Amino acid sequence: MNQQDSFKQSDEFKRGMQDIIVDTTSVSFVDGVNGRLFYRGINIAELAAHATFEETAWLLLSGKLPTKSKLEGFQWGLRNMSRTQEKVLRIIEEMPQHSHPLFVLQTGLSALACIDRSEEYLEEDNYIENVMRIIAQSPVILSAAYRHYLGVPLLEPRSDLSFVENFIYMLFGKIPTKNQTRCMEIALIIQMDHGFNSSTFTARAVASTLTNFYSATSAAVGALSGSLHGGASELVVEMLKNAKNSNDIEKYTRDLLHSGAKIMGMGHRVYKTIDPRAIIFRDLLTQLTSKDEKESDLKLLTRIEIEARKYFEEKMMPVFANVDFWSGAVYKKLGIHPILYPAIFAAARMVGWCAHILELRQNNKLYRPTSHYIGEVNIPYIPLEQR
Ligand SMILES: CC(=O)SCCNC(=O)CCNC(=O)[C@H](O)C(C)(C)COP(=O)(O)OP(=O)(O)OC[C@H]1O[C@@H](n2cnc3c(N)ncnc32)[C@H](O)[C@@H]1OP(=O)(O)O
Ligand SMILES: O=C([O-])CC(=O)C(=O)O
Repeated sequence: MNQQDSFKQSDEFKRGMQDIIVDTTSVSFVDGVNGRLFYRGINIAELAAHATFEETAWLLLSGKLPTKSKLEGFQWGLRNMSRTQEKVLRIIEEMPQHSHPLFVLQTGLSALACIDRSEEYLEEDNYIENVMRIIAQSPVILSAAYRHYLGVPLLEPRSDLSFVENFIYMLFGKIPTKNQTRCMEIALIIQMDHGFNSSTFTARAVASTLTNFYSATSAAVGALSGSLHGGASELVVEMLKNAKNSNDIEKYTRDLLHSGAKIMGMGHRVYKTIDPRAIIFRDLLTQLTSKDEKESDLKLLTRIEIEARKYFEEKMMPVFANVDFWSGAVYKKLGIHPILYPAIFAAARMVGWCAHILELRQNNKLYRPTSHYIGEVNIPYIPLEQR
């Protein structure tokens, strides 16, 4: 009997780790049945309505909303740590012009790991400093990557702007309006954390070896970049363009589904109802869309969603819009280039990754699952000349 037969007879396993509990967490809770998301117990709808980026980040990192003095200290720390790193900028400038900002971010984080003195990572007291540096440097690297992509000069952050204002300023070279800032702030808040999603699991798995925070977060950025995860929003806008060109949105949607392709921005491992972040993004898009706009993205995406839901209902499949379905259309309204959609996601999720690494550091256990070996054993080595 080979290993495959013995496994078929006796064992069970879950591909893609579906429904497997690998650890505990109190960072965030994804309620997939009722379509709710909580950060440290607070519903994200409340945070999106009232909180700032810095307040929400502190909540996730420390477990509690900050007092006024804690908040001011954190804002000061983030500003202080956002100063551009000449060596990192030089590396970015040497990269091919069309490099994707997410891959540049991975490189930038690795570069920071080399630039910072390695002993500092392992000092207990420096964890929060490490984390602030990573969160502060990410938008700086992403904006530098974007401006390099455009072939325009890179910009330094300004000390008189908030985290979100600075991010927009460094990308576009203009101080944003209050409305633009608040839209971006809400987008960043609602994408900060999401249970044990693939990139967070990656961050925790890598951090569990006790490597530094830069290695764990750069690995997480890699996981986020895939089309089944953070890369979907960019593809939704592509799908929307093709749907528009087809002149029949409903037929386009049906044909896509019948061909076996996936509708980007729909479906979720945990939510078996609409993703609460999709509702917030749709509301933002509604606010940004004029009622007189004829073929608005809001209207077209709604038609795709309705047609796709008809299909999924017929098949009794719980596939609904996820966070990526509406986010791209919101960014498009703000004049943001599609290549930046997953980059914005990464800048937000950096907070969640760091919160999870900090949590794991409190009670670390090496992540090392096992697998069912389905190959053979004891195959003799055949010398090259006899093969
Ligand atoms: C920030 C985020 O990461 S949110 C997710 C972003 N990704 C996307 O939007 C990409 C499109 N969606 C998907 O590919 C999936 O829904 C995922 C990857 C998000 C979830 O994947 P899983 O939990 O592994 O579910 P899986 O892909 O097996 O889907 C279950 C069934 O629903 C179908 N399905 C799921 N999503 C979709 C979709 N968007 N379009 C069409 N069919 C879908 C699958 O084909 C599968 O059908 P089958 O059982 O007949 O084979
Ligand atoms: O939880 C997931 O699997 C994916 C997701 O929505 C996220 O990471 O925000």
